Amino acid sequence: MKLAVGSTNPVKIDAVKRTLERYEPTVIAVDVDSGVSEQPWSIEETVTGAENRARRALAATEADYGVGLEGGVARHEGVPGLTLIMWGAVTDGDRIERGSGPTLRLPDGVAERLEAGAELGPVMDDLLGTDGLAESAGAAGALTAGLTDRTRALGKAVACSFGPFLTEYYD
Ligand SMILES: O=P(O)(O)OP(=O)(O)OP(=O)(O)OC[C@H]1O[C@@H](n2cnc3c(O)ncnc32)[C@H](O)[C@@H]1O
Ligand SMILES: [Mg+2]
Repeated sequence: MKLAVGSTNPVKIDAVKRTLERYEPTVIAVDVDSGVSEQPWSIEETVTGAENRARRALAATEADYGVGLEGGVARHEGVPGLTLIMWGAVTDGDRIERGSGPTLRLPDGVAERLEAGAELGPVMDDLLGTDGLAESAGAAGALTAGLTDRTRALGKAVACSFGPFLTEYYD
C-alpha cells in the first residue's frame, strides 16, 4: 500500500505508519498547503484542511491513497471550554472519507491566547518551555500527563478515516 500524507510533520507521518503497520505501507510525506488558516477554528475548517491535504497529497504522487490530518480548535454545544480537535481525511481519488481523533479541553490561559490570534503550537511551547512540542508529544501528551500523545491521538483519526476503505460495510 502506497500512501501520500499531506504534511512533513514527523508526528503525522509516524501516526500514519504506526496505525497502518499491518498493511506494510510505503509512506511519502508531501508538503502541501492545507488551504485553511494555520490555526483552524471550527470542525468545518479543520475537516476542510484535512480534505485539502489528502486530495493535494494524492494529486502530487502516484500513491494509492492520499491522507490528510489537521489539528484545530472548536467549541461544542453542551461542552464547556475551548477544545483541541483533530480530523483525518483519506481519498483514493474517487471517494473521500473522514474521521476524527480525540477531543480535549484546553486550559483557559491557552484558550485566551488563541482567542487573541495565536497558534496552539507556539503557545504550548511558551507555556511549557519546550521547542517543537507539536512535532513530538504534542498538547495531547502534555495535557494528559503522557496518558496519550499526539502520534497516538492522530492515529485514531487515521484509523477512523481509513476504516471505510478497509472494510466491506460501507460499500
Ligand atoms: O506541518 P503541519 O502538517 O501543518 O503540522 P502542524 O503541527 O502545524 O499541525 P496542524 O497544522 O494540523 O495544526 C494546527 C495548529 O495546531 C497546533 N497543534 C495541533 N495539535 C497540536 C498538539 O497536539 N500540540 C501542539 N500543537 C498542536 C499546530 O502546531 C498548529 O499550530
Ligand atoms: Mg500547520
